[in-house]
Amino acid sequence: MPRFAANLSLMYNELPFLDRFAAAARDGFTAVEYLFPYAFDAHELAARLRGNGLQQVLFNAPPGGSTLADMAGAWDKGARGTAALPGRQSEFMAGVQAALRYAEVLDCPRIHLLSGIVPPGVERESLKDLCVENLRWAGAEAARAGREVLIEPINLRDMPRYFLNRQDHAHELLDAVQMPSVKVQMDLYHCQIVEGDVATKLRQYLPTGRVAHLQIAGVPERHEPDRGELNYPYLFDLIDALGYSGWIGCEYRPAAGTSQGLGWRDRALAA
Ligand SMILES: O=C(O)C(=O)CO
Repeated sequence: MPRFAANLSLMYNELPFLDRFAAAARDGFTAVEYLFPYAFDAHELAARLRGNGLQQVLFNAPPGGSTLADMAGAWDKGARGTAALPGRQSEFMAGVQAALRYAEVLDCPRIHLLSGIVPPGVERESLKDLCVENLRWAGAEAARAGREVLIEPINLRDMPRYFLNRQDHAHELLDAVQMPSVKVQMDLYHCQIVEGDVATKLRQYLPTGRVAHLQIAGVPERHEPDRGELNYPYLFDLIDALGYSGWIGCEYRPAAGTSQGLGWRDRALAA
């Protein structure tokens, strides 16, 4: 049976952020993920989780910035991570440390590390060694704190020139890093846009034990999973058959109201 986590950055956008916890719980979710906690006090967020019987299963390290205020505002200014970016290592480290402090208070087991936009004139290949070095450092910090850090292939239509786009590239990085605390976040929406053949990719990568989190959305509009070109009921059966027991983050933009669009989930849980 799939375990679905509400993504509070994309879902429940009709409500102020702090009210989305209660809305997700009312709709029957027991777990949440969201992009960034840094604009809020960690204890306030922990109280929202506790008060609504929710667990936090994922959030992102800051996409950039050296102070908490900069980290909180960096995404809206276009920052998309620093794990693979030259000259940004101290910012990367400060971000991982801030994320681990939030993870402690939120009791969150995993953190997504965004790798960044390849600078103009730079070849993607030339950034791999730096990314591996940064992931090894972050993996050691995460392991000390009892957490995992994840990398996620993201499609170039949504994030032009983003460093990491393909599942095989993510697994090549993990081959080089060789640390159990560094894993992959596999978003089937991005995977379909970049690579297709999603069922084959699930069969290839879920048995490796390196995929620590899945995410879903309809393709191409990133609406509910029952809209668009992917056959999610088939994929949910396959994910179950492959023995995946982790969370599936619902990282989609509801087409017409979050609660009204949850029929796909209710059908999946009843199947
Ligand atoms: O855009 C996405 O899919 C993300 O998860 C960004 O963190």
